[in-house]
Amino acid sequence: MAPVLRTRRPRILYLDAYDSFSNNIIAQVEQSIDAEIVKCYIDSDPDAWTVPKAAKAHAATPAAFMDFAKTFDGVIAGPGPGSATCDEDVGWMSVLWKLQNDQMIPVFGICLGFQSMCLAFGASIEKLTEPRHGLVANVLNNGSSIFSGTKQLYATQYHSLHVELQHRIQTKKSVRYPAELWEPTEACPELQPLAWDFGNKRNGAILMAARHITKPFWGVQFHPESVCTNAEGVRIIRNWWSEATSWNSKRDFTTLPSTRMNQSIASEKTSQPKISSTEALAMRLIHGNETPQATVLDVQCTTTGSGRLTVADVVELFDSPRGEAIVLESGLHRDLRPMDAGTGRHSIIGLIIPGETMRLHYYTQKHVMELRDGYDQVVQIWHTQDPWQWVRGVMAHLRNMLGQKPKSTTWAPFWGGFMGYASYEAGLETINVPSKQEVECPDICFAYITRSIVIDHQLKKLYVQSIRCTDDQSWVCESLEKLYDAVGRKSLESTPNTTPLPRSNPFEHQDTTLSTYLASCARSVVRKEDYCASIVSCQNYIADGQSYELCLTNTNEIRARRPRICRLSNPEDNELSWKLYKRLTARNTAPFSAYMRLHNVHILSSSPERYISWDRQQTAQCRPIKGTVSKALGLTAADAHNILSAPKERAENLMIVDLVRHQLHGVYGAGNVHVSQLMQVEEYETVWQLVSVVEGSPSSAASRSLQTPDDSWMDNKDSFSASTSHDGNSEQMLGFDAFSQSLPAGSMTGAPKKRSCELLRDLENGQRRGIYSGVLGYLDIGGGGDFNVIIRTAVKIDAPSSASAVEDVWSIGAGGAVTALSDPQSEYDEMLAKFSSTAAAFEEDSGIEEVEKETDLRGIWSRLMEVEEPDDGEESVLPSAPLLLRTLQDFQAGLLSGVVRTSDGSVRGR
Ligand SMILES: C=C(O[C@@H]1C=C(C(=O)O)C=C[C@H]1O)C(=O)O
Ligand SMILES: NC(=O)CC[C@H](N)C(=O)O
Repeated sequence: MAPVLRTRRPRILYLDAYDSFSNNIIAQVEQSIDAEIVKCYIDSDPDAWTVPKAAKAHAATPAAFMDFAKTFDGVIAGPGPGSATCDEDVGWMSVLWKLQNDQMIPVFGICLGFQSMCLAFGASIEKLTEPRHGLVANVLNNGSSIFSGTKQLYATQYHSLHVELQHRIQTKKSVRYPAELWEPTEACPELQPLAWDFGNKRNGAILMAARHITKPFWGVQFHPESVCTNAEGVRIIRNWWSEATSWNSKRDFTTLPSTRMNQSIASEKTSQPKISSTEALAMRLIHGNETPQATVLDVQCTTTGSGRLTVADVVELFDSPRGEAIVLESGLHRDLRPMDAGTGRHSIIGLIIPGETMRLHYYTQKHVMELRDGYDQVVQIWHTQDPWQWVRGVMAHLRNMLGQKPKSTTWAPFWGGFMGYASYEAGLETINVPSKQEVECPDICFAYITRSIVIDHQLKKLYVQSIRCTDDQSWVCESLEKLYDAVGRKSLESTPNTTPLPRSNPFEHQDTTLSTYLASCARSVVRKEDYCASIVSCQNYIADGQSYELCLTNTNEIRARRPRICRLSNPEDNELSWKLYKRLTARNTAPFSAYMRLHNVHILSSSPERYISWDRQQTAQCRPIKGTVSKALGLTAADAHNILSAPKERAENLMIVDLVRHQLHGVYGAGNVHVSQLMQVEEYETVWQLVSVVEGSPSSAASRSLQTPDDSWMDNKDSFSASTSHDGNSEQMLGFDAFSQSLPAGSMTGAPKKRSCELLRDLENGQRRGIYSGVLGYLDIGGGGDFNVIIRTAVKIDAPSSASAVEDVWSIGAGGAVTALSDPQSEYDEMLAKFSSTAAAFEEDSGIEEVEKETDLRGIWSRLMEVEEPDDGEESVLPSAPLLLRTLQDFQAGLLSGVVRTSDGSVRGR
C-alpha cells in the first residue's frame, strides 16, 4: 500500500523520567524541527489524558501506553535519575523497545533513554569508575546516521552509568582495525556504535551513541541540550528527525493517528481556584470583608533624596525594630555605593501597620491556609493542596484593581503587595516530596503591605508609598517630612565643619543587654565525622546514578540566654533581633540581606543569592550560585579564580545553570531563555562565589500583549502593563509562574531535583530545613517580584509558650553541593565557612574592631569627636592623618585598658 501523505503537523511524545533538563531538550527540539512536542511522565497514566476521567475503568497498562504512543510520529526517551535496569526508573520507556512492525515509532534516547534502549538489545549497564556530571567531553563519532555532517562535537555529560556492549575497545582497550570501532558486537548484534568518548583514562572507552541496525531507534549518552554542548547538539537532533521522518514515510500508514491526538494534553497544572474565591480573598485583604466592591488601588507616592541615611536609619525612624518588620536590604560599600548596580540598587522596607496589616499563612502538612488580621488572629481558614494558586489569583485581582500609578520618572520596583517568605518544605510540596516533621511556623507567610519605603541607592532617592484604599496622603506627607528632617540631621552629623549636634551614645555596641546576650552564646555544630559520612553517602548515590549533584545541608545552632527584659517585653525581644541583624550585615555585607519579624518568626539574613526576580513586563532573572571559596583560607583573588576555574566547580555550576534553564523554559518556552552570565567569580565579604545569570523573557507575541498604549507609564527599565482585562491566567503572570514552579530553589537541591530532594530528605535524617533553603522577597501589585535564596541566615522561631523561655535557639543552616568530584574534608570546611559568616553576628568583639572597620575619615572623626570634645567655639576641622592616627591609638588604648571617656566627660569602665 502506498504511504499516506501527511498534512498535519508532526507530533513527538517526550517521555520525562523526572529529569531537571527535560524542558531544555523540548525547547531545543522545538527550535530545531517543526513538530509539536507533548510531554508525559514515564509513569503517567496515558488514559488520564485521553479518556475522560469518569470513563476510565482500568489501570494503565502497556497496551494502553502503546495505543497512546502510536498516535505520535516520534518519541524522545529522556534522561533521568536511576538505572535502566530498574523498571520504576524508566517506566514506559521499556515498552517502546518491544513495539513490533507497524506499531514501531522512531525513538531518540538521551542518556537514561539511551541506556534503556541498549539494555533492551543485549547490553549491560555498568558503573563508571569516575562519574561524569556537568563535564564536557570531546565526542568521537563516525559522521554517519545522526552524526552526519557533524564537525567536532563537544558535549556535556551527566552520567554515572554506562553501556557495556562487550566491545573489544571496552574489554581489551584496543581494536584490530579502525572500522571495528563502529561494528556491532556478538553480545549486542543489533546495536551499532556511533560515537565514543576516550577522554577519561580511568573510565576507558565509553559508548556515546548507538543505533538499532533495523529498527528506528537511536540514542546518545551525552546531553545535546546543555548550554555547554556546542552547536553540533542541534545538528544531531535535526539528523535524528530526518532519519525518523524518512523511516515514517517508508512505513505503511494505513491507520491514521486516532482522533485523540488533537486533544490537548499535558496540562499538569491543577485547575484554578474559582475566581470568585480569590476575589473574595483579595477583598478581605483590602477591606477586611468579602463584599465585592469596585475597588481601585492607587499608588500614593512621594520622593526625596536619601542623603547619607542608611536602611537601618529609615527602619529605626519608623520604629519598626520594636514590632513586626520586613526589610529587604541591598548591601552597600562603605561609601554607600551599591555593591552591584544590577542587583543591589534598591532596598525595600515594608511597614506592618499594627491592627491593620493582613497576612496569609500556609502550613504544608495540614494543607491549611489561613487569612489573619492585623492582630495576627485567624479570620478565615481553609484547606488547599495548592497554596500558590491562591496567591496567584489574589495577585491577579490586585493587579487588575490598580488604578493610578505613581507620577514619577523612575519607579520603585515595589509599590505594595505581598512580602514574606516560603519555606523549603513549601517548595518540596510543589514537586510532591512530602515532609514528615511537624511544623513550628507557617511554611508560607506573606503580609499584605500597603505602606512601604523604597530606597534607590543608585539615585540616592527615597520613595514613600501607600496603596491603602483610604486616602493616605497625609501619612505619605508626614513620613516624607520625617525622612526629610532625618536626612538633614544625618548630613549635619557627618559634616565635621559644622556645629556638632547632640550626639547619640558612641558606645552603642556596648549595649549591656546585647553584650550579656552575646557572652552567653554557645554554638553547636554538626560533628565532622557525621557530616563527612553524609557526604560519602551522597557520593555513593551519585555513583549509583541516582543523582548528578546533591546540595547537602545541615542545621547548626546557637543557643543564648534570653535577657530578662526580653522575657518581659516583646518589643525588647524584637529589638534584640534587630540589633543582631545589624551586626550581621556589618560583618557579612551581602547584596540580598533581609530582616523579617513576622508571626513567631525572626529571620536575620545576609544572602548573596538571588532566586528569581522579574520586572513588570515579566522578564525574569535567576542568579544561581554554585562554587564557593572561603576567604578564611587566606587565599588571594587570583587563587580564588584558579580554584573556581577547576572542572569540579564549573561542573557544579553548569548543572544548576542547566536546571534553571529547564525551569524557565517550562514557563517562558523555547527561544526565550538565555544565559547572560556563565560562571563569573564574584567577591563577597567572606567568600568568593561562582555566579551565573539565566534570563527568561516573554516571547515577542506575549510581550506585545503586555505593552500599554500609554507610553507615559514607561520608563526604560521599570515598565508596567496597564491591561485591565486580566483574568489571572494569561502571560502576565509569567514571572510568578516561574517563581512558583521553580521551587524549591535548584541551587539548594541539586539535580535531578525530585529524586535529589527525596535522597536529601533521608540523608538529612528527615529533618525539616524550614525557612533556611526557602525563599523570601516580595510580590508587587504592579506585576513584578524578587526573591532571595534563604542562606547565610539565622532563624529563630518562638514556640507558642516561649515568652518566658530562658533560652533562645538560633538555627543557622549551612551546606554545599556535593558531586562525584567533592572532597569530604573541603566540603565540611566550606559548610563551616558559610555557617561562620552568619555566626559571626553572635560573637562578642571589642569595640576596636568597630573603629578599625570604619575607613571613612569623616565617620571616624565624628566618632572621635565624642571622645575628645573640641572646645566650644573652636572650629572643628578634619584632622591630619598623623593626628588622626594618634587620636585613634589613644582611643584604642583607652578601650584596651578598659577605661574610656564618654561624651559627657565621665570615665567608664568596660
Ligand atoms: C547551601 C548553601 O549554599 C548554596 C550552595 C553553594 C555551593 O555549593 O557552592 C553556594 C550557594 C548556595 O546555593 C549555604 O550557604 O548553606
Ligand atoms: N542523565 C541521565 O539520564 C543519567 C542516567 C543514569 N542515571 C546515569 O547516571 O548514568
